[in-house]
Amino acid sequence: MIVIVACLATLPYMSSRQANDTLDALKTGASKERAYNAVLTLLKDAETGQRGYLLGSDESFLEPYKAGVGGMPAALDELRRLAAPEERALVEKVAALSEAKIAEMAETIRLKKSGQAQAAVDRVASQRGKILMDELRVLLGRQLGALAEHRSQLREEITAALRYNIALAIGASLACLVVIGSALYIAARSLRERSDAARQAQTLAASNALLAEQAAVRAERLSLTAQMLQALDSVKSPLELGQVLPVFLRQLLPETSGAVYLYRNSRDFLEPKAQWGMGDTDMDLVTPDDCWGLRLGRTHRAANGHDLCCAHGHSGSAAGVQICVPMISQGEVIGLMVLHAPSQQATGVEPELVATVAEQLGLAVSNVSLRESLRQQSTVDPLTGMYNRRFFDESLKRELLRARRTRTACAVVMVDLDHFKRINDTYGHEGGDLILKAAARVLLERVRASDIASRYGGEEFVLLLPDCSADAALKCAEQIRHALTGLAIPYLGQTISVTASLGVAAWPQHADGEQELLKAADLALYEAKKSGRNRVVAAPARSDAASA
Ligand SMILES: Nc1nc2c(ncn2[C@@H]2O[C@H](COP(=O)(O)OP(=O)(O)OP(=O)(O)O)[C@@H](O)[C@H]2O)c(=O)[nH]1
Repeated sequence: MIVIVACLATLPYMSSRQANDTLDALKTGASKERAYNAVLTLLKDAETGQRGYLLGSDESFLEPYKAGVGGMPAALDELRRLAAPEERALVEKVAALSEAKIAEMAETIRLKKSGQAQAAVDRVASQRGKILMDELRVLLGRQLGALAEHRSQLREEITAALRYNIALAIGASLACLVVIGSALYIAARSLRERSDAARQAQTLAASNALLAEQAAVRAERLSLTAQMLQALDSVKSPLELGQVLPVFLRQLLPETSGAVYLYRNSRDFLEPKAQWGMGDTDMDLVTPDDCWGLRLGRTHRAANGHDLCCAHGHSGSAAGVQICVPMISQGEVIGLMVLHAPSQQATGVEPELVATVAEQLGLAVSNVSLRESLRQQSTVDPLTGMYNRRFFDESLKRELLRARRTRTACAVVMVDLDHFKRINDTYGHEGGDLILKAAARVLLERVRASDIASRYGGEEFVLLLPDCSADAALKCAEQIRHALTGLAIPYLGQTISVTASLGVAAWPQHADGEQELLKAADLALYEAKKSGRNRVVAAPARSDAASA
């Protein structure tokens, strides 16, 4: 583009240089004309002075002659200086003729001055001077004519060149304007495109940053959800939910407080199982009718004081929002998640997030309940609600290890209802079951929370009493025997009563390992049966007894 503009700008300059050359030629031509005219004029002046002197004899008439002759050398030099090489011969001819003319005039003046006036007149009359002058006139006239013609040609040329130059200058200027305009347009468009591209890049960078931020938040939430689900997988009972859930829900739903409620088995109430962000506030039970979320069967959001608010109340600020999300598992509503937040825009109440958390919680909580019921089935005797034999055996191993480690005593009490076959035979299996359940209640009531009371099989029970000496176990067994004896179970208009025989053995007095301990208690029980039933018998001391 710059090259094009430079070329266009050069065109008028080149053209004007041509015009200048023509102008110079014109000037030189004019100088030559002046020089030829000067030679002619000087000769004419000299001739006029010569004639005046010859006619009048007054020396003052010679002034023009002298001036003409005196100016000639300079005029001829000027002609020589201006002459082009091809003109030099002509100039020398003019100079020779001029000098001959001047010499002729000088001769006539000399003759006159020397008193030979007639000779001078005769010499003039001979027309030698006139011939020279005529020749000079013809020569100079021809040259001046040629110069005039050349001058007129040059004038035409220079006029045409000037017109061309003006047109060229205008054209080049217009072309330059077009080129520069185009360049400016292209530059402006490119600048606009670049600034548009920069703006787009900026917008793209901003939206990328936002997406990255959102992705990081999502990843963080996913990781927290995964950690929560992993922790919930290890939760053993619904009770533990209260410890695990707040830890994660506080982070997952950061600007909220809330609680998780689960249906009781009776499904008449929902009990609070976990809460976060509420301090130590005691949570009330919720009835299904109290909650619009449960009644509508979907998430219910209510701006406090404006929308349809639930009767189970809220603990958020007056300007806040309460969200009730039913927790569903396998098509059944198993609980309720209630959230409180300062506003609808608070972090942690995004509908998608709340729905996901409630959905995951529903599944996890239902898994916890399932595991709890499986665990119960595998560890609890369904008739009496006592631990079963397997759970007892595992507990015995664990407690004996602990007793050895802490060097504390550990006792086992075998309980066998007396003549139970007879009870069954008399009152039927149902009557027998009633007695089994009543006996179980007695046992459960008489032992500490840390003790394990289990149904060992049939009408036989076994108690594991950690940190309990043989004497203390004997006392406990005696109280149990007494309480069992006092049982009077009404059944079909009759009253069923029962007695029991109990065998007591303790570590380390009576046995070393768990099997020996059980065997010792069993033998003591056998001894109790053998010696008349309804009594407590302690195992005999080990022959190799070690002290605890
Ligand atoms: N109703 C009922 N009876 C059971 C259950 N398990 C075992 N029994 C009965 O308990 C009785 C146990 O009888 P036995 O082992 O002969 O002992 P006992 O009749 O109690 O006699 P002693 O132990 O010697 O005093 C059997 O009749 C069993 O059928 C149960 O779950 N329910």
